[in-house]
Amino acid sequence: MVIKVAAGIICQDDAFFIALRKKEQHQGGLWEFPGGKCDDGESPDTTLVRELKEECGITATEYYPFKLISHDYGDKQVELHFYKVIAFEGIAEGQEGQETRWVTASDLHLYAFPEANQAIVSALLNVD
Ligand SMILES: Nc1nc2c([nH]c(=O)n2[C@@H]2O[C@H](COP(=O)(O)OP(=O)(O)OP(=O)(O)O)[C@@H](O)[C@H]2O)c(=O)[nH]1
Ligand SMILES: [Mg+2]
Repeated sequence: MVIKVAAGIICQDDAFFIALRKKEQHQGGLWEFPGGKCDDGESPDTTLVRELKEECGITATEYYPFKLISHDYGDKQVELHFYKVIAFEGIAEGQEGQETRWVTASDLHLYAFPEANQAIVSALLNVD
């Protein structure tokens, strides 16, 4: 079964907001763009807004689909709907005790991301 996920590339000034996945999570110990699984029948847009509120405490107000990535981790197959979030209300802060950072595109390579994110990291380096 393919797990549908929505994740937000939250942009502010020249930086992106990333969070460290907890050890016990799938792909734990790696950095991520905050987000999570779509509930049954939930659209990725709705999931995005809900998850960013739950995990980062912000209300996304302007966002658009950036890339759709399907990836097979062997233990899990995911369909990742990555969005760029270009406006939001509130201050982005980890709501679940997770470590977070604002990182510029050129510094993203210093952080280890899940395999499915490599195409995103490359794209962010080539796009302003
Ligand atoms: N949020 C997020 N998930 C990602 C990214 N890249 C990636 O492969 N994933 C995978 O997508 C899946 C969804 O993630 P999640 O663990 O955030 O889901 P969730 O917030 O609903 O978590 P929960 O199951 O603890 O309630 C995981 O299998 C995770 O490994 C990413 O950049 N952000
Ligand atoms: Mg999550």
